[in-house]
Amino acid sequence: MPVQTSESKVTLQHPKGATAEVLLYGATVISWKSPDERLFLSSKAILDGSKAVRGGIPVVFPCFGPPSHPDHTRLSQHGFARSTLWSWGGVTEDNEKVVVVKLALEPTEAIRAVYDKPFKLTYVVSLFESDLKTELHVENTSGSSLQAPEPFEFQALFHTYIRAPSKDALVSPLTSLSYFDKTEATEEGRATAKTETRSGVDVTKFTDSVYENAPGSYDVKWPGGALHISAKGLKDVVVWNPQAEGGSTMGDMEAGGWDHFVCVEPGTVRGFAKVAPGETWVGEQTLSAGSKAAL
Ligand SMILES: O=P(O)(O)OC[C@H]1O[C@@H](O)[C@H](O)[C@@H](O)[C@@H]1O
Repeated sequence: MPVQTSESKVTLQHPKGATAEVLLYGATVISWKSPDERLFLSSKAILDGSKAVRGGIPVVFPCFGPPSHPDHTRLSQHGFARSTLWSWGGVTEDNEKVVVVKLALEPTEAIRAVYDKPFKLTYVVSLFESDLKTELHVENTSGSSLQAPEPFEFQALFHTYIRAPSKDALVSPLTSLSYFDKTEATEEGRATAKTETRSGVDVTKFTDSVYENAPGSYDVKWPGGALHISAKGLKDVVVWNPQAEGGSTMGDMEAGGWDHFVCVEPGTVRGFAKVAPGETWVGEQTLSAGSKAAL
């Protein structure tokens, strides 16, 4: 069976051996094997739907970090998409090349209590022999039925925890890009753009950097391993690793977990994306473990 579903999880199996697991909670991809595990999932991650998952690929929508948009004031950090149960949308493709599944999220009562924008989210996960593609579709459903047409603004990001030794991993190419360093101690420091001068960005110290207008094609390399990430519709990228400084304060992070991942997070998070009534915005990332991930 290429796709198996349970009450809480969807498991995809590619005919050539790759697998992926997606929780309905948060539409969180928690495992991708091609052929080895490529994502980091904390052994202390909570998977019962009571807290956003520490690892895999949490989906950040409609705000990144603490809310900064007037429409988002009642939301918590990174929004509700990663901490809401999505519904199963079925298998849309299943052949020698790819296995594709779909999940959906429409406003629930709990969401409406904190966010009143008329949206429908669709999450499409495609498992290829050595690639994993995730697509987020944000539809503005206003203008249909009883809701008056109105555009809305949002942020979106794939919070991808790539399994890699953080003491050796380098992310590139980010040279010459402007970035905002969220580890700076002051508000002014965090709001002042820096320019990246490194040809490979390491995460050997606490790192929380938001790169703007990034190229949408990234390599993560370490001795003996590599992964390629390509992004479409997502103009920014965040590089994050809390190291012991931040990681040891997180209840759901295993001890030393920060040694085993680097988060490279394509998103639209500096400013906002806008979607007009009846229109759909799409952001996608493809993780490649095959030939694109040249060592
Ligand atoms: O602990 P959370 O809510 O999953 O967030 C983890 C990190 O996510 C990153 O994307 C942010 O840039 C960091 O500032 C944040 O600490």
